[in-house]
Amino acid sequence: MSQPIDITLTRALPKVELHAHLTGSISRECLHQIWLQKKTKDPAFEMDDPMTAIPKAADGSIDVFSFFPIFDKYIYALVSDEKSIRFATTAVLQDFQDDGVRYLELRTTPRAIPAVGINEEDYVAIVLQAMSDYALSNERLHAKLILSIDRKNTLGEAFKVVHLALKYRHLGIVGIDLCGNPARRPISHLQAAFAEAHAQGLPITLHFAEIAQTDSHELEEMLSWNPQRLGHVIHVPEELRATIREKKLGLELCLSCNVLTGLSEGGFAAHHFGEWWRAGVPVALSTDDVGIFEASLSGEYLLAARHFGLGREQLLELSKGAVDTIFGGQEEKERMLGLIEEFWPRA
Ligand SMILES: CNc1ncnc2c1ncn2[C@@H]1O[C@H](COP(=O)(O)O)[C@@H](O)[C@H]1O
Repeated sequence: MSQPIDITLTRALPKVELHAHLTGSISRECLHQIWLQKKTKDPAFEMDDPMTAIPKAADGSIDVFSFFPIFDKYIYALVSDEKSIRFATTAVLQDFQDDGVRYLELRTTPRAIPAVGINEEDYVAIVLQAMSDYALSNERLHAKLILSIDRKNTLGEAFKVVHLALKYRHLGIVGIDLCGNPARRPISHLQAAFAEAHAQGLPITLHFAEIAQTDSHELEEMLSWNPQRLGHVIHVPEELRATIREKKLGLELCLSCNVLTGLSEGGFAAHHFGEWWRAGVPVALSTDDVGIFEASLSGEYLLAARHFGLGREQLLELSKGAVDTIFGGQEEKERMLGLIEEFWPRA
């Protein structure tokens, strides 16, 4: 008898996670522990407990306007020194591993914390060190890093991100991302940094069409930056859908994030996953910010199965299609395909 498609099965399925923001992936429990450590050390420490300070996505209390300030006004102020960045990074890796993720491309925006003498390069080095320490005793999860450029960055800041990615490529940096509040425009000034990444052979992924736009100029421009993958891909005009299909760009689709924030309308059954999946474009189901949305990757696979009628064969196809879009190279692809086949040999 075939195994039912339930959370036990989607958790056990070896998965790749390709769109996970480090800071947004820190669980409330982990943030709470950091908060407790700081509060115990300094009773005058004034921040509110993250358990109450961070709104719950499941209550419908997070939308695209209230989402970004959660980082700028709260989490960055709490995870604000080497110890807490290391602690949080390790906990995030552990959470993904526990959820059955076997290959992870975590992404993060290099940030300076002048109050404790941390610059952008120090930040990247701290995250990479935590990842490398974790790998020493956890062979099941292979984790790589993507560095994000925020829409609000200047061109100089964006170049710094690209140069850091190139400098630390040998330690597992596999690509460059464009993230940040999609309402922030324009982004043309960042083009030269992405051109440099492309010229140096650094794969590019872009947050794409998260919100509806009056014209498609920005989206056309982004497609000209030679991305290999696109994230979210919600409000795409028909003529650009054809380009995405033709180029077979890998799509990082985040069901819970989009539905819970109202970025996409009509609930799970109306999510654009269905359309892209039917079009045969490679899709990597992803969590985006599992700490905030509290929706695990195994849960996303289950949602896709339930709302789009995916059976065993389709889940197998979906998992393998995602593997095809990773930035980490052929060896990692073969390892993942081997794990998936081992888990679910073709009948
Ligand atoms: C709706 N989803 C999203 N769209 C766009 N950008 C997002 C995002 N979710 C997270 N970020 C970006 O990732 C940063 C936090 O992680 P890191 O500090 O980089 O690890 C946020 O500040 C935001 O710029």
